Amino acid sequence: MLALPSTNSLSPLPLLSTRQNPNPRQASFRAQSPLSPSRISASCHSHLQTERGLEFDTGDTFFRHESATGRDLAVLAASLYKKCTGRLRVLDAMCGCGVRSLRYLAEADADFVVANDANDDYRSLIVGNMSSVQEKEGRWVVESNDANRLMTECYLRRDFFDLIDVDSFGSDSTFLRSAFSCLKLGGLLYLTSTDGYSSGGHRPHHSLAAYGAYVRPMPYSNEIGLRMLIGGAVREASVLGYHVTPLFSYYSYHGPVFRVMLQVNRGKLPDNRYYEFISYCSLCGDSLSYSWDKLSKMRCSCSDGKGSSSLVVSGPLWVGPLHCASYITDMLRMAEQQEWIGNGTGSDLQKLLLLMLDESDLRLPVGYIKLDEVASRAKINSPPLRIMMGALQKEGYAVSRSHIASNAFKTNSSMATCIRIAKGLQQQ
Ligand SMILES: C[S@@+](CC[C@H](N)C(=O)[O-])C[C@H]1O[C@@H](n2cnc3c(N)ncnc32)[C@H](O)[C@@H]1O
Repeated sequence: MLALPSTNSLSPLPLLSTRQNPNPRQASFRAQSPLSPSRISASCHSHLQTERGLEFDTGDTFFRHESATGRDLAVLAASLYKKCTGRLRVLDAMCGCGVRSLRYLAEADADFVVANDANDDYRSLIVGNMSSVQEKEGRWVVESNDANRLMTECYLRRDFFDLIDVDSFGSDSTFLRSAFSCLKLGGLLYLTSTDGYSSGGHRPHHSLAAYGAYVRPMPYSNEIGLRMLIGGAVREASVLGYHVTPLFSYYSYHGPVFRVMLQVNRGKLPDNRYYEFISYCSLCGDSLSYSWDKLSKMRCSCSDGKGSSSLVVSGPLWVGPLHCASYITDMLRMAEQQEWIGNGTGSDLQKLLLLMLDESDLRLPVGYIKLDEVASRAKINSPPLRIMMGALQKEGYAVSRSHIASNAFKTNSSMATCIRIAKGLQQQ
């Protein structure tokens, strides 16, 4: 079940301490977004789309049909939140054509939605799309503002939200501080990043600046991308005296796109072990996580204490669970209630949620192992994934597929064990 926000859940997450004067003149706004309004072209063509039975026009806005799954997941999480708390005020900070706003209103039964996009030319298109939900008239408003400015202004007039959706191009990091400032305690923050270069370890100084993590190339870099996104939010939240809990994390190769739904609460991170460094040993293929105080002792056991030159290290990153198992279970139930799954066809959404549930096994460590890596280290052909996983399970190891890579699995066994098992399967 969704962890119900505490009794003071209606209290806001203050950006400034009470002793500070929230003077608008002191508030600093980001001068230019990566796509400032002046650089975005006007919307003038009609492109009708349908998603989950809702019709809307995407005009010339940036719209990806492939992001429908990310929107489904967000609507399910929002519906659950509404069911548990009885309220749902949403700020769709970068709404494009407004499809998410529309869906939060129509499918998650939001009480109120602010649909914002910096491009003023999209306004009439968004209004047209939102107007299709007749009975919800008066429960939404369209804004054409820079997201940081809007969220800071909301904070200043004490206008707080249960869910803030930040669907930015590139990195989300410049919007985090202002998003936290106008989110209710216990509220949800849905973050998106398309920063594949950083998660791939191709620009560690950029990832350090944007997410506070020095990220290097690792075999499971797409999972690192999710952990980097959560880690960045952990860091920013802790500056303000809050912590985040991932409810689900979703990687999609269309983009690629990294999405995380975080629940934000007051206080320190309950478990410091979840914000650490990750090492990958190119010699033996094993990964480990290290706390800050163990950094000087970092070395892989395979190197016989000869040093750490075979280690690639990234961090600090979120090394805790990517999903909350009970939340995913409730999302599955909610999807059944919405009749999106459960008609016996085994929809992609159902498969994804079930995979996420498997990945939530707390025994599973960071990262995934690609079958190709096992095969190349063992100098054999790749064994079938299902057989390999079954063999690991038989030996008592935790194992699951990864929703991120179809030819990979997550396990708490060592690479050496995987190689031994794969070789054994080859001989059968
Ligand atoms: C990835 S698209 C949003 C897509 C939309 N959420 C969807 O699901 O279809 C990003 C949007 O952010 C808008 N944008 C870019 N910078 C912005 C800013 N600083 N403030 C508000 N909107 C911004 C762009 O105009 C663009 O429509």
